[in-house]
Amino acid sequence: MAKDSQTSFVAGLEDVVANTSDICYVDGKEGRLIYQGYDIHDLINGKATFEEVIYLLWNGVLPSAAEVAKFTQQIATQRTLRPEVIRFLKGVRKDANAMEVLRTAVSYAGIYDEDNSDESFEANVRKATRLVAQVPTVVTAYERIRQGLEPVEPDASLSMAASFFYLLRGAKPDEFTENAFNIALILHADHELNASTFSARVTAATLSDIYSAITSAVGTLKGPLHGGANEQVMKMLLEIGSVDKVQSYIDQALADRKKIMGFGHRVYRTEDPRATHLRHLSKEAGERAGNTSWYEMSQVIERTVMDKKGLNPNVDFYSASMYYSLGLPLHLFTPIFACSRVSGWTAHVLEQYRNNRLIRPRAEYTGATGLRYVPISQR
Ligand SMILES: CC(=O)SCCNC(=O)CCNC(=O)[C@H](O)C(C)(C)COP(=O)(O)OP(=O)(O)OC[C@H]1O[C@@H](n2cnc3c(N)ncnc32)[C@H](O)[C@@H]1OP(=O)(O)O
Ligand SMILES: O=C([O-])CC(=O)C(=O)O
Repeated sequence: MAKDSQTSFVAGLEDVVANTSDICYVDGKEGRLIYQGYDIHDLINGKATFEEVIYLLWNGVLPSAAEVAKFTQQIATQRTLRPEVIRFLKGVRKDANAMEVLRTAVSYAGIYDEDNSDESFEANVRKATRLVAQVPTVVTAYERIRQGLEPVEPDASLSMAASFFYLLRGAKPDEFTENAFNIALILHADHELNASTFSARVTAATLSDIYSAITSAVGTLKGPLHGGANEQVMKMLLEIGSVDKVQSYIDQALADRKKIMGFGHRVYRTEDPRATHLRHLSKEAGERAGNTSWYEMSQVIERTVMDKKGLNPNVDFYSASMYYSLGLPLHLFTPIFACSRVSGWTAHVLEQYRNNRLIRPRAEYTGATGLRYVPISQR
């Protein structure tokens, strides 16, 4: 068959440049992560809020004090879910996968969004604001409904980090928890053309609506090779159970050619810069909870996987033990990732709409050629 494609196939699109973007730069060689020109270490050491980072991702500049105050309020006042979405959450089976519920709730919320039929850029910014505001409300409301509790009425005076715990538990978190969670939200906010962001951009590039794009992204984040890895990491820690069992567990898993969740990365060839912060937070959260065993096991796993495979931990490794030490249930780990990444997804979707071209790559055909149809009676 004649080849009409100029380029050759690259498995998993590794290192293929699929679009330009101003939002995020991942330096895989040096292990640096840059949001709109700002190194994440600088944002965290400078004590940025997650709201400030969302503003930065969407607008390309850091907000002034007045701008961030206004933006924070715009998000905070959009947290309440529409009654249709609450009814959906109350009606869905109580043992559903939290990511599947989130995926369907995002899709459902889009149908009822007051700007549903308005595809102007301004309307898309309003929809993006509702998405970043309401994804955490969906996650926490479903968790409470599952437990037989009523969802908590949002409190617009709280930061996004504090609000998550308030909506989940009906009580404000302590200062350490709020700060640690704020950092985790910043660290997970964006990561260039990771699989879920790529999904969102592909959907947006057909000029489909922003809710469809974010629904695609949630479905993509769920997989254990992507955002779903953080839940798998905690399952592994619980299965291993104690530090003395780590070595034999990892040896056996590698002998069985199993992947160790939370290790390896398509782009980083060095330490994932997010893991540096999450490692510290995991230790501190463990100390505060009076149980550092998850952190200690994680340390031994890290050394063993480095020795045996030369692989570094990624963002999903230490976030698992950190969240667990903050008392968060493991089935919420990946939805929590979505609560942060929805900021990056929406930034990319808005960027795609600003300068759109359909995303449609080619496949290298490896199937049969020249076959003749055989009537069914002769097969
Ligand atoms: C937010 C995020 O998405 S971060 C990533 C979260 N995912 C995980 O933590 C899951 C575990 N990690 C992985 O599966 C991979 O490292 C990925 C998916 C992150 C990257 O995948 P790829 O770039 O396609 O690398 P690939 O899977 O081809 O691995 C290359 C080699 O390293 C090995 N390898 C990669 N990651 C791991 C791992 N976690 N454990 C053991 N071996 C691994 C592979 O087995 C392969 O070895 P081989 O060449 O001997 O067959
Ligand atoms: O960039 C990737 O491929 C995966 C990742 O680390 C992320 O999405 O945060």
